[in-house]
Parts: sequence; C-alpha cells; structure tokens
Amino acid sequence: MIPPPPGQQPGTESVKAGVPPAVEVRDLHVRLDGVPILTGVDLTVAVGEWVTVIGPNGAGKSTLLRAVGGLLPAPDAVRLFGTPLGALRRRERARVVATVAQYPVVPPGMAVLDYVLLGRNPYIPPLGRESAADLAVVDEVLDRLDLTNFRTRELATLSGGERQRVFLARALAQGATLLLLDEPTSALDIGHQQEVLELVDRLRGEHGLTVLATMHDLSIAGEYADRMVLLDTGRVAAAGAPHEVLTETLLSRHYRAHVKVIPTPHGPLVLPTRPRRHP
Ligand SMILES: Nc1ncnc2c1ncn2[C@@H]1O[C@H](COP(=O)(O)OP(=O)(O)OP(=O)(O)O)[C@@H](O)[C@H]1O
Repeated sequence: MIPPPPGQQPGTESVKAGVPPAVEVRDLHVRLDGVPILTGVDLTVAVGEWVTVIGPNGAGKSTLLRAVGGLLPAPDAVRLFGTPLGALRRRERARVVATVAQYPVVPPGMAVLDYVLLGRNPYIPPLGRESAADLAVVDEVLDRLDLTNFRTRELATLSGGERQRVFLARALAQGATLLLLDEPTSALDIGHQQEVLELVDRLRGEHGLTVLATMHDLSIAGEYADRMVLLDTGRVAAAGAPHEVLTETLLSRHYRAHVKVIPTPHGPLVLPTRPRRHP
C-alpha cells in the first residue's frame, strides 16, 4: 500500500495544522439528465478520517461519491489533498482515489486474480505488463480478504458476498490513499461485514487511509465513522459525530421511520420500531 503523502498523518488535526484535507467539496451542484440531484453540497474529510454519508434512498449518496471520485464532471467543486479534481489526470487520480461502486461492472469471463490486478493499472506503463511487485500486492490483498482460494475462479460464479470482497480487493490493490466505499458490506454476512470493516479500519491506522463511505446499516455506520453526513434530497441535512446525527428526531424526520436510538459505549444503536397500532 502507498503511504500517505509526506507530512500528512491520520486524524482531523491535519486540517487544523494547515494540511489540506483529503476531500474538500464546496457548493457542489450535480444535475443528471436535467434533474438536480445534488444542490450546494459542502463536505470536508480530513486525512485519515472516516466519514460516512447516510440518507434515504435516492438522497444522492452514490452521486456524491461518484463526483468525489471524478466519475461525474465537478472539476471546480472538488479538491483531493488540495488539488482540484480537474487538474488530476486519470492515472494520477487513480493513484489517489479508489472507488468500490455499489454495482460494479463485472467483465464477462474474468477470473478473480485478473480482476484484482486491474487495480494495478495506474502503475503499469502503457503497453507494459504487471511486475512481480504488482502480483505481490495482489496476493497480499487476496490473502487479507480471505480470497486466496478464489484466485482462479470466474468472478461471475462467486456469491454476492464473495464478489463484494473481490471488489474491495481491487480497490485496495490500487494502493490509493482515499477509499470511496459505496455500501461496501450490503451483501456480507455479519462475520464478513465485521472482518471487512475492521480490515479497512486497520489499514486506515497503518497506512493513513482516508475513508468516505455510504451505508444503510446506521448502527454499524456509527460504530466506524468519525463523522457522519446526513443527505436528504440532494442537500446536507445534518453533519457531525455519530451521536449528533443518529438521533430519533433527525432519523424520523428524514427517513420517515419509527426508530429508537439507544446510546452504547460503541456508538448509538438504531432500532427500527413498529408504529403504535391503533386498537
Ligand atoms: N441519469 C440520471 N437521470 C436522472 N436521475 C438520476 C440519474 N441517475 C440517478 N438519478 C437519480 O438521482 C437520485 C440520487 O441517486 P443516488 O444513486 O445518488 O441515490 P442514493 O442516495 O445513493 O440512493 P440509494 O440509497 O437508493 O442507493 C435518485 O433519485 C436517482 O433516481
């Protein structure tokens, strides 16, 4: 994995010390097919921080991650590590930011090893081949994600959860310092969910990775995030520490859901409850 740029260490204090944040979004507006999807979104993620964007279906979470990852035109509104997105060429951008999309495209007939090797493309010279070092990175990532036995399996034959781990493996193999994770654990059982999130958190500590994620499981989201951003209809409705965002008032207002929020030492536990039945 690539270490963080010199002078940038994990933690929100990097913002205070004048180090540019990993992600800086200012007044981001996105329209798709003429429809406004994001309206005036501001977001800052410090180097080494884990920020999770939550919000109801269609709020614009994936769109925000796509804009930050350079997959939508927003060159002036987004800066990564102080550099405007528009000033980064494609290969440069791929060394800085890796995305695990919600529904990644699976190339037909591709084996797991070849798919994860795609993550090394930004390091392979044009018309060149992967090096022994590239293969070593891929092997290490496959091992860490418990995927070594799947090396030669065709990706399309894997279960949803196994495939989701392969998508994460490709992003980790990319060696970028900023990870954008769009519902990275939605198809995983609780064991693998915990394993993957713990791995990402460990890498964050060891390599100064910065994480910007979206998640629908609010309790788990609150356990891992330093800060959360609640999006609703393309606007930031709330932002802050998990206990400031995961409140009964905000969740019932923006998700139109009946929930009970129970504070625990690990973070707020969000329990969906049935609306009171009328006799
Ligand atoms: N090309 C498009 N044209 C018009 N509307 C679009 C287009 N692409 C996405 N949208 C709309 O943008 C809105 C935001 O979509 P997005 O995928 O960002 O939401 P989300 O918060 O990630 O939702 P979910 O929780 O369901 O994954 C949705 O209403 C979606 O239908």
